[in-house]
Amino acid sequence: MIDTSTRNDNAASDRSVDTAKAQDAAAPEVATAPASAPCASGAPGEVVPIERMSFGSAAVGHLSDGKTVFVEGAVPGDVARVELTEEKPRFARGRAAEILEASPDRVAPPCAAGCGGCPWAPLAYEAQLVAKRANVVDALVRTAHMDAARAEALVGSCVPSKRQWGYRNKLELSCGADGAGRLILGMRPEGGADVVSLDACPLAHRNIEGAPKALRGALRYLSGGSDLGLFRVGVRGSLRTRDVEIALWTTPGPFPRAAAAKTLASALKNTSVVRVVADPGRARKVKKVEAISGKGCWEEEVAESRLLLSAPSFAQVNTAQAEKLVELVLAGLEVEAGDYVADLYAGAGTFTLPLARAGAEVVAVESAGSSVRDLRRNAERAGADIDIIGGDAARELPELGELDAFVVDPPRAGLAEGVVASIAAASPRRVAYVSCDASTWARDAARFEQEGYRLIRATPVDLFPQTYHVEVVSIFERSGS
Ligand SMILES: C[S@@+](CC[C@H](N)C(=O)[O-])C[C@H]1O[C@@H](n2cnc3c(N)ncnc32)[C@H](O)[C@@H]1O
Repeated sequence: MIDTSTRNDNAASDRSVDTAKAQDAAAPEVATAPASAPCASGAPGEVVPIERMSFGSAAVGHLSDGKTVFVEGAVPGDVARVELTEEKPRFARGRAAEILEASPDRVAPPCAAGCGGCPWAPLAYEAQLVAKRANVVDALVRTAHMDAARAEALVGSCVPSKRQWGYRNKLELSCGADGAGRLILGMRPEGGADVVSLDACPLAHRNIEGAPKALRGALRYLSGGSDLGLFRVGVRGSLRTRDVEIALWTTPGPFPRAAAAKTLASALKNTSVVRVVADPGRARKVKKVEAISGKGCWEEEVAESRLLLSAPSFAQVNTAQAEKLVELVLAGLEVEAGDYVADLYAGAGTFTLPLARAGAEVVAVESAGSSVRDLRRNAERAGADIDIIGGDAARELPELGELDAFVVDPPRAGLAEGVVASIAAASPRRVAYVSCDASTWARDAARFEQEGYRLIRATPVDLFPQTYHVEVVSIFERSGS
């Protein structure tokens, strides 16, 4: 028996609540008698055999009355004593208070910080890959209403990450205070209010994994008890270029720049320290970025492209797996020299530069100012002649004219209303859709099929081992091509 009572109860995410509702709304009534039972020992809760992982941190089973239950702290194959934390008419949520029979796929995670950053860590890696693929198939069936046999045939195996730990090139640390009011750095568990202090994070590359402890000490010394307006610390570390950047996210106001440069000079063998001035509630609304010491930006090498990235710009956090995304996109589009290709939601150029190297004439659209500037600089350094448009993809798209192919890599919300129709109007031969959210991707896949673009392949790629997140590279082909 494994006592899970010390696990963090806040691990449930807002997103998984939404997903739970969505899954439940789409779930058929359970016809078969479930194998769950009230607890014979008289301990509170029910004995629940765990069936699968959800799209969130929780695993899924059924209560004795047939109701779906989302269980924190369990993995498929476990038999758990589940204490309920929430009951709705059609589903319930709970936590595994005790593991009565451990799954053969249960493993001991190397970190017990309870920060919520690696909710799938108790599940063996091979089983994580299987569960991620199953969730992608499930999204096509439930959200795109695709025939289950077709969905099974279209979705490939999940491409594993070579590094199951130590893969992240970036840590985003929230700032909080301990009981004595001193600065702590750590993670805010999804749905949780308080920051869980960390000394190290085993998901991060070894050159930045000890950053929380190292920077906590340095920043406490720097602040000397005064309020620096610091609300977040970003750390990026590349294994390819050896660049390490510390980004101090602060509210507007005075800041001891010279003292910060001195105090942080050797905190992490860093090559750059910057201050990002922003509002904490709207952290994406960046007011300015000030170089405090070093290069003032961070450089990574991805798929043979050198990418300079400013602290507020999006960057893929698992460099080696990002290269698999690029490979799959290029292979799927079958780009030929001279093809006119649009890269929408282009970021700093992860796909843009390889497309240009493959001989395509590329137009890239990106809305974030810092990414647009980075992309222009990266294109110039690469000697690539790329048409870069700073703006909203949905608004710019109708101006692009006819295209041979598209790459779209939107944020989690997926493609805005009308984008799929505008892409279809440009009549590309193929579209590569890179997604970080299987639900919105499946919604958009159905829209593509309605517009005459057939999904021909979907490959889940694991950029985020130990978590429920999965990227999908999918290829759509114009009917009759
Ligand atoms: C998931 S990231 C992908 C970036 C890039 N393709 C890469 O792999 O590095 C999504 C990007 O879309 C940008 N973005 C978000 N909304 C947008 C919009 N409406 N129009 C254009 N770009 C947008 C973000 O700033 C971000 O750079």
